Amino acid sequence: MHTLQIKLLDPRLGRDIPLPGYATAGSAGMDLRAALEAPLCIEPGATVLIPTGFALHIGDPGLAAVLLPRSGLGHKHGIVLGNLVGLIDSDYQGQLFVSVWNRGREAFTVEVGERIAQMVIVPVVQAHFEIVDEFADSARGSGGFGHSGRH
Ligand SMILES: O=c1ccn([C@H]2C[C@H](O)[C@@H](COP(=O)(O)OP(=O)(O)OP(=O)(O)O)O2)c(=O)[nH]1
Repeated sequence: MHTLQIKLLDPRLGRDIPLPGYATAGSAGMDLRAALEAPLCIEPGATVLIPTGFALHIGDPGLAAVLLPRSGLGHKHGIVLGNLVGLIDSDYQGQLFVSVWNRGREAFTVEVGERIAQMVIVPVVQAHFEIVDEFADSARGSGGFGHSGRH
């Protein structure tokens, strides 16, 4: 279990609006809640930026956070993320925002404190490029997009 530093920017966090956390011991994602002043109606096709009320500094370049939709909201109501997936860099220190897109056909109202997305902490490997003329192992070759015989 890693410890990450957060700053509470909205005084309601940890009181009226629970802090992000894992719903069960086996949950991969922490639910993120909407730190809205009032319920917000998202019209079909619209995208809104919703504050979470806290800033996160991951710090360790070997980690990142990925924001994903909640399955139920996405499947039943068409509420997904405007950027499809949010990526939080380890050196980001600002407030976390969730871009929420109503891809459904009906308006959807986000309530104050509602769980709108989930955040997964993931390991990251950084790489740099070495420019070569030939790859050391050229066994597979450059065929792609269906060249392995399965379409
Ligand atoms: O759903 C998201 C995605 C990103 N971020 C924050 C954290 C991330 O580290 C920063 C920059 O995100 P990204 O690199 O994806 O944005 P960009 O469009 O490439 O812009 P820039 O890096 O120039 O800010 O914005 C969020 O709060 N929510």
